[in-house]
Amino acid sequence: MGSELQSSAIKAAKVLMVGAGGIGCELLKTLALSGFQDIHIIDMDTIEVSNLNRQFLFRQFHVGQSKAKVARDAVLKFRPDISITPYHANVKDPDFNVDFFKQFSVVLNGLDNLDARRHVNRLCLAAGVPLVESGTTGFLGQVTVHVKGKTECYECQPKPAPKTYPVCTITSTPSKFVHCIVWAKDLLFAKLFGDQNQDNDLNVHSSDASGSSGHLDVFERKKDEDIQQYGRRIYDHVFGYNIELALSNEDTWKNRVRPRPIYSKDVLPDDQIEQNGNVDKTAVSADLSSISAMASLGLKNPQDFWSLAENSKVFLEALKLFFMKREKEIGNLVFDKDDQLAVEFVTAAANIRASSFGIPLHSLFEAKGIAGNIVHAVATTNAIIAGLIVIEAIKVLQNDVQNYRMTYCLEHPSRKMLLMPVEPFEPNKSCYVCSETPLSLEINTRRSKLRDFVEKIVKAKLGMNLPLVMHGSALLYEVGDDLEEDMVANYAANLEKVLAELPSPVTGGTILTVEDLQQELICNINITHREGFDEEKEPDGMILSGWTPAPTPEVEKNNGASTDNGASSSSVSQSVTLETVDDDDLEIVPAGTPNGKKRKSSDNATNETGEERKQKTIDEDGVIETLDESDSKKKQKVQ
Ligand SMILES: Nc1ncnc2c1ncn2[C@@H]1O[C@H](COP(=O)(O)OP(=O)(O)OP(=O)(O)O)[C@@H](O)[C@H]1O
Ligand SMILES: [Zn+2]
Repeated sequence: MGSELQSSAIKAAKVLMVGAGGIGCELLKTLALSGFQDIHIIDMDTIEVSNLNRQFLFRQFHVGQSKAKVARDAVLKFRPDISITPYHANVKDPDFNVDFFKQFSVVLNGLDNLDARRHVNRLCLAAGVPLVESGTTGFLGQVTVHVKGKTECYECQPKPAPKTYPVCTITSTPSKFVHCIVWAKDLLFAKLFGDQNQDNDLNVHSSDASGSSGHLDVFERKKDEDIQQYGRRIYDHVFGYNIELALSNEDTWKNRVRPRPIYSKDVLPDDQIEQNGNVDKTAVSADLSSISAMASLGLKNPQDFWSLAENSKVFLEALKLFFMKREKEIGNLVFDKDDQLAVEFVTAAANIRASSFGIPLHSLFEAKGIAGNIVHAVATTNAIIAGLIVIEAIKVLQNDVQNYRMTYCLEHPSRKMLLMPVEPFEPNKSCYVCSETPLSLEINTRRSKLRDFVEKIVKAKLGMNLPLVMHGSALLYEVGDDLEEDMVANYAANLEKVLAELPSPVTGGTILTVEDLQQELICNINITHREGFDEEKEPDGMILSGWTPAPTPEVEKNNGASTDNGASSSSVSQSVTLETVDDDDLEIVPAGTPNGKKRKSSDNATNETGEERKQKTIDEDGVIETLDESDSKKKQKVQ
């Protein structure tokens, strides 16, 4: 039990929790039981069945209701005397502005994505409110403290982009099951059921073989085409014809195993067509999630390995069910790991492709994990992390700077410790978020449009939500509800212009200022004109750099980057490992010290210098992997 001072700090505190999921439920309970009396919760989600195994404030009958509200009601049952204010909303909504954040003593994050984390970081910096940030992935997790001017901000270290693969590996030369999953999910599924206006690399590799359909898109279902025939046509096209086409390029296969074209008639002779499921066209299905190819084929166990024939049946059946039962959604579907039929289709398609390329097949359960980027959540890790968040929050409330700790929860930690506390770093002086360091951008100013710059740099890389772009005093782009019509038209026209042809031309040597009014973040970008970019390695056609140190080859090597993830699009993401999850292994490199001395662990930590900063990589769930540049050879494999 803490001192009186501590309990009065707790009682006086007004706390904002962002996220009421796995960590959030634990956190709210622990805050309430620790004596916190004024808690606000933002969560944009409603409760799903899959949350119930670990988000213990929720019950079956809550499914579909707001997480923030149900969490509040559940905790008020055992702590009716405290005040809990729920917001069923996105933390990025403009209502949650700097003034809103200013009312809180501390902000506690229990989020699951980088985008929202970065946004909250910026608002906390702008409002001058301390942030305790957290993340878990399976047995791993961490809690970090971010106090403006005292510790690094959440963005002082670069964050990796989600893992990407070279396009040609996915479209032509898969060598791992994950490549087949990416193909099935991001290309085939997107092509058949998603937005037709989106670029899709399948087009490039799918010129129509038959010639009979003229210039008709080969993936389109022809008018009155029988659904069975359509399914088989798609099957033969992607697993048969496209593979034959790829095989005709001899050079590709000089040093690779040649794939085998697969045609549906070879796997499923015609007489099996009728056995391929039995869809009752007239049945009214109230619940879309119950539409399942597995169910109609009598396949029960998601952990079973299906044969090529079974995968082929699931493929055809799932495709048929989409067209017969979910036709309205076709054209708008985005792969979702909680969409049973989508997972079945993607599993089957990935397995057929894997079979063609001699890659071992996987069960639906495994495929779903890979497709949804799922590491199964561990409730205990969430509970440990929530406890640590509260411990750090209490220190923050007491301004106990000396004792702030970043704490890492490791599965098989070195020296038999479960938790590894380390002293927080000082702010990175060249962080564009918490300092005023300008960034640099190499871009073809005569080819790239303002739209490319806004989408790929300002929104995607800098994470701005409501951006404004200025060249000197000339406003080139702005968003907002209160703009005059002619301004909106002007900005829309600017978006389509190449940089060098804007009303205030942007060329090599220009300094652009970008600002987010909601995040109160402003930064300058020095523009350098560059003619050519490598399409494979620099697909964005622009390279942003500035606040991250360039990677040393040794760091890259020792970070355990898999060899196939080099397709990052900027020096920012190239300077960190994209992700080190290689199928199922996760390599963790614990903090070491120069000369073998233990450094950042809290018991004998010394002050951090700029050169000694650790390289860290952080995945979407916020789990940080650490690596000392100076001692990158110590590593530990965590299974
Ligand atoms: N921008 C945001 N605004 C508000 N809440 C958010 C935002 N982004 C994420 N969240 C919330 O953060 C929580 C994260 O919880 P968690 O990691 O347990 O994910 P989950 O969606 O509940 O579970 P899972 O992804 O494992 O199915 C979710 O409840 C989600 O709604
Ligand atoms: Zn920073």
